[in-house]
Amino acid sequence: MSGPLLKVENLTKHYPLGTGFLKKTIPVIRAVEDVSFSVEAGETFCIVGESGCGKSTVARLLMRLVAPTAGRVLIDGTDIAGLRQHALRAWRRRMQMVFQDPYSSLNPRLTTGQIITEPVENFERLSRRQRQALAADLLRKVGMSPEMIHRLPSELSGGQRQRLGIARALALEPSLIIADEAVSALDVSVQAQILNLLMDLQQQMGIAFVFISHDLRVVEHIAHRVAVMYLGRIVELAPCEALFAKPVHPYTEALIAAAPVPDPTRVRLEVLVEGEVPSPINPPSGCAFHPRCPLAVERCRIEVPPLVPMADGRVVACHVRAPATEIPGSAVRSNSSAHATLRMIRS
Ligand SMILES: Nc1ncnc2c1ncn2[C@@H]1O[C@H](COP(=O)(O)OP(=O)(O)OP(=O)(O)O)[C@@H](O)[C@H]1O
Repeated sequence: MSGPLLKVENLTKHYPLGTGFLKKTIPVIRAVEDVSFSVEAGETFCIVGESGCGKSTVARLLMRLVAPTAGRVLIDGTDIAGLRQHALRAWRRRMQMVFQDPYSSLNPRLTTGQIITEPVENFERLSRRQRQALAADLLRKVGMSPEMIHRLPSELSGGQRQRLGIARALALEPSLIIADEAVSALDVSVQAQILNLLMDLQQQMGIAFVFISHDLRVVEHIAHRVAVMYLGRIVELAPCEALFAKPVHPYTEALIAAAPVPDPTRVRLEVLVEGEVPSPINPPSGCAFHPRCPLAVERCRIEVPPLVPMADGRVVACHVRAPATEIPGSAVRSNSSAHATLRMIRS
């Protein structure tokens, strides 16, 4: 198979505010704006950003739980919007989701065995023996005892419930798992166990992950590539090591510099970068980060910066750090003085 497993092209989602009765224009929430990326088979692609930047909306668009305002999602080169019933069902087998809260996403009245085999039984009839064998096998795969097959979700710990959610996602042998804040609700030590489990499963089964998280330490641990989102747009997309070693976008730099050192006291990103995220209903003109950016120049207030490819394989949307064209007559700061400015602002 050539080409990426998943390709996202110019994906956009605007949520209308109200019905707009007797009004000419309806205000919209610009949740996702012109997002493009691709994911290779067996890759872990992470999306990171502050609360409200559009990460979960991207996940919902990928799963086709909401329809895009514009843009396309292609699996193995096929646009999922054009799929008819039968093909859509086949595609659904290939892409599964693991949710943040394993408790609310599991039916409390079903046993672990029933929860795990339910997705398969939507596609084919299983005998009692097949059902038990499948459930036991999947429980083992996620490090749980097959004896738990008759337990209810309420009889499991948070970590076990998340393992159960993963077992359920694995049941259809997907090529891609979308994990939306899949470890955020867990204790740090349980988080590490679940992340290691996901990486082991990836190695064994070649599964690709789109992993959505606000937690940079988690992302640094598991990602092959990382997309940083700000107010609905990707502002930097880079190989994981390069991103953490040398962030280019001022927003990425601020997030990484402010990320907490390993510590059980988890700190949310939104308190770490100066100022509030502006409203997605009426976002700032030009680069949406400019009101919080110490490096902003006049052009940032006027033009939306395009994603510009850099020599090391990353793309960055910043008029100052990655100008698409020279800024005429402007005093573009060197990287080192720009870094110094960010540090001063944070201290
Ligand atoms: N169904 C909806 N209707 C209207 N607005 C929505 C809807 N879903 C999301 N939004 C808005 O879209 C924006 C992006 O939300 P989204 O949940 O995708 O962000 P997020 O980065 O996942 O945030 P968090 O980390 O807090 O979950 C937010 O302003 C949110 O209020």
